[in-house]
Formats: sequence, structure tokens, C-alpha cells
Amino acid sequence: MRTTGHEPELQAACKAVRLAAGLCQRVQQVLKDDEKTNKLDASPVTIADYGAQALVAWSLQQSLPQQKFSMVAEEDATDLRKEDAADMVSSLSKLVNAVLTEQGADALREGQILDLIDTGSSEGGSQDRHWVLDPIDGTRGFVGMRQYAICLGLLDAGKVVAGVLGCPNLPKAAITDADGLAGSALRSGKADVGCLFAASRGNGAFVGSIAGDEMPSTRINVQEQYSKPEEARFMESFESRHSDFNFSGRVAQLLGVTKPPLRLDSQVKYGALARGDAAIFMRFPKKGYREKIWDHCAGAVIVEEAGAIISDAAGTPLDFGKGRFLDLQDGIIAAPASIHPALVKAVQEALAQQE
Ligand SMILES: Nc1ncnc2c1ncn2[C@@H]1O[C@H](COP(=O)(O)O)[C@@H](OP(=O)(O)O)[C@H]1O
Ligand SMILES: [Mg+2]
Ligand SMILES: [Mg+2]
Ligand SMILES: [Mg+2]
Repeated sequence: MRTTGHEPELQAACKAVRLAAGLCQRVQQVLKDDEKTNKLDASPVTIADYGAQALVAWSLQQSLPQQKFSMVAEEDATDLRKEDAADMVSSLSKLVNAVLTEQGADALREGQILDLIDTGSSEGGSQDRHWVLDPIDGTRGFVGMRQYAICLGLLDAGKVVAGVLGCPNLPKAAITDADGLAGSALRSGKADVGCLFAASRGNGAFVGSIAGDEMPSTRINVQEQYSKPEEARFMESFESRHSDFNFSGRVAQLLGVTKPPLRLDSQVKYGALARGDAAIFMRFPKKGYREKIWDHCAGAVIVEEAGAIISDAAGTPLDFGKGRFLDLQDGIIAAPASIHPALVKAVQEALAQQE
């Protein structure tokens, strides 16, 4: 990987994401029902989400002690500070400390772990630097033994300047039609899995193994050619409650795409797009749903550095500098620069047909 203006941050981010991924992998092996809870919005959260967030906060501060630390992250410790959460906090503490002591680091007290989780309460915005973390994106995929990702981006003055995606269950080889929907390669347990994607602004996107400690060094690019739409594939959520599959189907039809969609949980989709497994990404949540910056920040810089354009359904670039939410119109789409204009046009046509 070339030396970049954000090399120390990218290295620190890879290290932090790998540490968190190690914790997630431990938990996925032994996930028990009583370690899943539901947040107010009925989305699940596990001790792995909390543990991964604590470890990333800890690791970034260890790696970059000179830098002011600000983080916008999905989870907070409010529920863990309630009396009935004592057992969960105790499991969380054991888990986090098992990973830390394995690294030769000192164990942390429960209160310190909760405080680390709460460092993710920054509002972000268009000034200064902020880390943006989704400790487990695709928690439903994580619980269901499918795909999930640890997603860490860096905002500088409202722009994403670096991003890392840890994808412990993503096959290292491109997902092919033969793998079927939802990356079922994972379920077989046979595929060689575990990818780490990294990109910094202006320096390209790279992939490597999530194991070990080398920086990702294989340069990746999106599928540039779109001469035959019938050969193109699109990706969308595994969860139908997260995106309108009927609508994406109509857009695909307008584009002349005939292959069935590849449905994967989490920002793994952005990594897969960046390395050319599929050509198009579409996400159309229900009206009124507000997207959060941590669900797209790291993935956005990775797909852009691999040659894609990511935007809302109107073709407007995503603005990560407005706080914890993204203000956007009608969903998120991404595709190689050569395809993106046709994609915007098809989405607009499909929207017009709906009216
Ligand atoms: N009703 C909804 N519509 C759209 N997205 C939703 C949603 N409910 C939850 N999500 C978001 O969808 C993310 C997963 O994306 P995907 O659908 O690509 O797997 C979740 O991230 P977490 O799993 O980090 O909570 C969550 O933020
Ligand atoms: Mg969540
Ligand atoms: Mg998420
Ligand atoms: Mg999450």
C-alpha cells in the first residue's frame, strides 16, 4: 500500500477492526439467546456489538495517543448501566478482557468498559475529525450466522477520508452465481473466509486477509464494463424489512438486469462491490426511515476509491457531515462510474411509475 496522508490512521483502524473481529468470531461460535437483547427500535444488539465497540475505542486511543479522540458510534452503554444488566456486563467484561489479555494488555474494570462504549456519543458534523463506527453492522446476519462487518470510517471536516471494513465471514474468492443467495458459502463452513478492506481518499482501495497483521495490499476495482446488462448482478440487503425488494426488482428490470439479486447482510456488500463481485448496490428503506452515518461511512470511501459512485436515489452525493444521520432522498445506490447515470435514470423512472 502506498504511503498516504492518512497512513497512521488507516493502520490504527485496521488494528482496531481486527481486534474487534477477533471478539466477534469468538462470540459467534457460542452465541446464546440470553445474550441477545432488543433496543427500542426492535433491532437486536449482542454483547459482541458492545464488546467490539469498547475494543475499537480502546485500540484507537492506544495507537494514536497524541490525537484528540472523537467517535460517532452506534451503541451506547445506557442499557448496560441498568440494574438488571449486571449479568450481561459481567459476560461482556470477561469477553473483552479475554481479548485484551491475549494481546498482553491489562484487563479493564467493568466501569472502564462501559465508559469506552460511551466514547461513541459524538455528534460528528462538518468540523474536526471524528471516527465513525458500526461495531457490528448486520447484527441480524451475525446472529443468523450469515454476513456481518465491523465498519470504521474517519471523517475530516465532514468528508470521509479513510475507511476499513472487517468482514470475518466473507469468502476470499469472489462470490459467484454458484454460491447462491446470501453468501451461503459461509453456511457450508468450507469456504476460505475473512476479508479486510481498507481505503484512504485518493489512494485507492485494497483488500487483504482479516487474519494476521499485514495491511491490505491487493488493489481492488469495481467492474468497469457494463456492455451486457443481462450479465450484471445487483446486491441488496438480506433482510426484506430493510429495503423494498419489489422496487429494486423494477429498477433492475428497467436496466435490463435479469440475474437474481445477491442478498447479503451489512456493508459486506460495499466490499463485494468494490472488488467486482457484483456491479450494482441498491437500498430502498421504508418511507420515514433515517439512515445513520455508521451504516455507510466506511463502505462509501472503499467503493469510491475502487471506482464506484455512491449517492442517494436522486444521484446526490451522501453528506456525512450533518451529524449522526444522513439526510437523503429515497434510498442509496452505488455502481461503477460507467453505470451510475443509467442507474439513477432507472430509479427515477421506477419512482415516476409509482406515482
Ligand atoms: N427498517 C429498516 N430499514 C432500513 N435499514 C434498517 C432498518 N432497521 C435497521 N436498519 C439498518 O440496517 C442495517 C443493516 O444493513 P443491511 O440491511 O444492509 O444488512 C442495520 O445495521 P445494524 O445491524 O448495525 O444495526 C440497521 O442500522
Ligand atoms: Mg444495530
Ligand atoms: Mg449497521
Ligand atoms: Mg451495528
